[in-house]
Amino acid sequence: MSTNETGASQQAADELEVALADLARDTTRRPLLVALDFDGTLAPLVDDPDQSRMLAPATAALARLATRSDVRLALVSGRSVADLHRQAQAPEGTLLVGSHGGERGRVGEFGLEREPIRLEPEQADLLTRIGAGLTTVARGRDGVWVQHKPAAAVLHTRMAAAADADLATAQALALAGSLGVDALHGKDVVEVAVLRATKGMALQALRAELGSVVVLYAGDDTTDERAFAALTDADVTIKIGPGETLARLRSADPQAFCEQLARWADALAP
Ligand SMILES: O=P(O)(O)OC[C@H]1O[C@H](O[C@H]2O[C@H](CO)[C@@H](O)[C@H](O)[C@H]2O)[C@H](O)[C@@H](O)[C@@H]1O
Repeated sequence: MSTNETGASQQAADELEVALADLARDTTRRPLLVALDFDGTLAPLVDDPDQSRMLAPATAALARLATRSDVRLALVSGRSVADLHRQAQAPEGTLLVGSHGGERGRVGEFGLEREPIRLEPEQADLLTRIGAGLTTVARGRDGVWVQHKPAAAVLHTRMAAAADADLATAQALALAGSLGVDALHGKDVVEVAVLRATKGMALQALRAELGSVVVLYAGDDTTDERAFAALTDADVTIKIGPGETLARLRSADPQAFCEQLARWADALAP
C-alpha cells in the first residue's frame, strides 16, 4: 500500500469511528435497525461457501446487540435463508433476509422460523432453464461451478483461471439476457434469479414494519449498493473493502469492520 493509500485508509477508519461513536451516544436515533450483509462483511470470502464462518468479533457484537430492546438485528444476504441460518449461527431474535430480499425468516427459540418460497409453475420452469443453462456454461471449465438456490442459480468462478472466469461470466450474463431476466454480477459470481427482489426493497420493508428511526447497513458487494441506494443521509452506510460505492463510510476489510462493530456494540448507551 502506498503512503497515500495508508493515509486514506486511516482517515476512513477514523470517520467510521466518529460516526459510530455519535450513533452510540445519541439515544434519539432509536429504534435502530442494524442490518448486515454476511459474506465479505461478517465472514471473509472463501472458495467454498459452505466453509464460511462468522468472525469472532462479529459473533460477540451480534450477541450483544440481540439483547437490546432499542435495536433490531437483521442479516441481509444473497444466500437462501436456510443457508444463512446454518452458516451465520446468529442469536435468537435475529431477522434473516435471504435470496437478496426474496426470502424472510427469523432465528426462533427452537431454530429457523420461515415461510418457504413458493414459485409459480412458470417461475419453477424458468429456474430449471437457468440452472441447466449455467450448468452448460460451467461444463469443462476447471473451478467454475453452479450453486442452486430456492429462487436462483449462481455461477461461481472464484477458483477458475482468469480467462475461463471472464468467458464463463460473459456467457452467464448473455444467458440471463436471452431468458429475459436480470442477472446480479457480484464478487466472482453471476446470480440469475426468478424473483425480482433487491436488498434495498427488503430494507425499506423492514424499516417500515419495525418503525426504525435509523438504519445501519454494512456490505461489501455490488448487490449491497441497492441497499445503500435505498437509505438516506440520516442512516449509517458502510462499504467493506475497496471499490466504488454509494455508502458514506468505509471499513478496510471484514476483520477491521467486525472489530469496530464489537467495540461499538459494547459502547452503546445503556
Ligand atoms: O449477500 P451476501 O451475504 O454477501 O451473499 C452473496 C453471495 O455470497 C456467497 O458467495 C460469496 O461468498 C462465497 C464464500 O465466501 C465466495 O466463494 C463467493 O465468491 C462470493 O461471491 C454465496 O455463495 C452466494 O450464493 C451469495 O449470493
